[in-house]
Amino acid sequence: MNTLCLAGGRVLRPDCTVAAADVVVDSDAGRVRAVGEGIAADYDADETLDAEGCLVTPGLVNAHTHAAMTLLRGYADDKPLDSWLREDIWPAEAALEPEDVRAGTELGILEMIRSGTTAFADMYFEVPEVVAAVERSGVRARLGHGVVTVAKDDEDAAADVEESLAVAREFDGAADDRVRTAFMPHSLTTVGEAFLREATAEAREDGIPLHFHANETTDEVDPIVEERDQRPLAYADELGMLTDEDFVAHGVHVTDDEIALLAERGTGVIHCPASNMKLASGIAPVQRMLDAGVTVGVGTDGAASNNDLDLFDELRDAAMLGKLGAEDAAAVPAEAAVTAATAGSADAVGLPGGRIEEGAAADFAVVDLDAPHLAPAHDEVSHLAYAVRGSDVRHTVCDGQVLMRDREVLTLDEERVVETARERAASLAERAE
Ligand SMILES: CSC[C@H]1O[C@@H](n2cnc3c(O)ncnc32)[C@H](O)[C@@H]1O
Ligand SMILES: [Zn+2]
Repeated sequence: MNTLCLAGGRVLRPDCTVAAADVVVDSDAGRVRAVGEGIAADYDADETLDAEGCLVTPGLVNAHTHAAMTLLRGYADDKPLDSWLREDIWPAEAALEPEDVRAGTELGILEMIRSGTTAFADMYFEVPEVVAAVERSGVRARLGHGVVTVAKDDEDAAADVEESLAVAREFDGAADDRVRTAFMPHSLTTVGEAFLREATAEAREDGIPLHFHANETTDEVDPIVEERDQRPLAYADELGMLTDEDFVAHGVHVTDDEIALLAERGTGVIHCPASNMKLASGIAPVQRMLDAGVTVGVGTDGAASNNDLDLFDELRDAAMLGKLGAEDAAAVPAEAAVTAATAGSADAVGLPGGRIEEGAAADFAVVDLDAPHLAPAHDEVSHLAYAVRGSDVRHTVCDGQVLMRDREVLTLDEERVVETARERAASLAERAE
């Protein structure tokens, strides 16, 4: 058995307390063997990570993104969702080639590893390229092909739906089981009712979960209500799209009845505060969802609407915006934001991780607290929510493997990834003109 030890640090426990402890990992199994003060000496570790002066946290889980959109970072800003997608993003994405998705995804994963994210949920195109990037980089992911049927003829629309189901079947369990999949219709307004109904039934037969954008803007919600005299999530429920395996992105404009429905069905909601602010979509009622018992995770959404993939940034936004939205400084406190970005996200997307305890997945971010903006450290959980930046992460571990050691990413060639992404982004922009 190969043993990895994270020695000399303080550890964030599942109950959000912090204690001095070493973490001993069975790196072959990718599991935590033991957590305890001074236990490193009891194990003859093959590899040790110095965590002195550091806080060992569960690896963060970016529960909703489009990683390859790093290529479109800064491509189009300062517009609301609908015109941003229609006028800028979708025309650019129409020119995407598989190599672009590979390059953009590797850049996204590099950024995530550097900022302590060990798992992500991704909805995009050219999924085999995304799988290959996950395989090479060592992170975990729930992946899917995003379906849009509007403005397509029936044959093309059916092919898009079939691709999403086929990809979900083919790649589940890839990369030593670090890849899980889902059927991913883009949203309730961009995929037609018959397609949603039939494909959801097919997905259920094969035990494939669903992930889709829901209740993001009033422009998306209002037409559904007008056409159907029904709230969007009631419509989704009628189509069988809300189970405890499924998770929706955004949930900004949700009524109390919709929140109760999400809680009853066990469907996760992924809060994307930066994207919601940048596109002026609105403020999700996060504290009300938590109060109702909804599993809430945190996501960056794509880098074109954020504009980074730093989940520490995001969890701070979640805490801040949660207070503003509730007009209550006690709403979305530090513990709630940190839990949402770790255990909440992992549970919502159905990936292991999010907790440091014996037997849990060995996914960690080791945060160096020795920086001026982190002094003094009265309360480490407060720091995680309000003061830590992604660049404070010193080591990143996923599935018992060290992905970044002393700020050097070991699984990706950083220079090559950044250079390739720059080249692909430039040529994509030219092709999209
Ligand atoms: C069909 S693959 C995913 C699709 O989603 C687009 N997208 C990016 N950000 C958002 C968002 O905030 N709401 C809805 N859709 C979004 C992305 O550009 C892809 O086309
Ligand atoms: Zn999205």
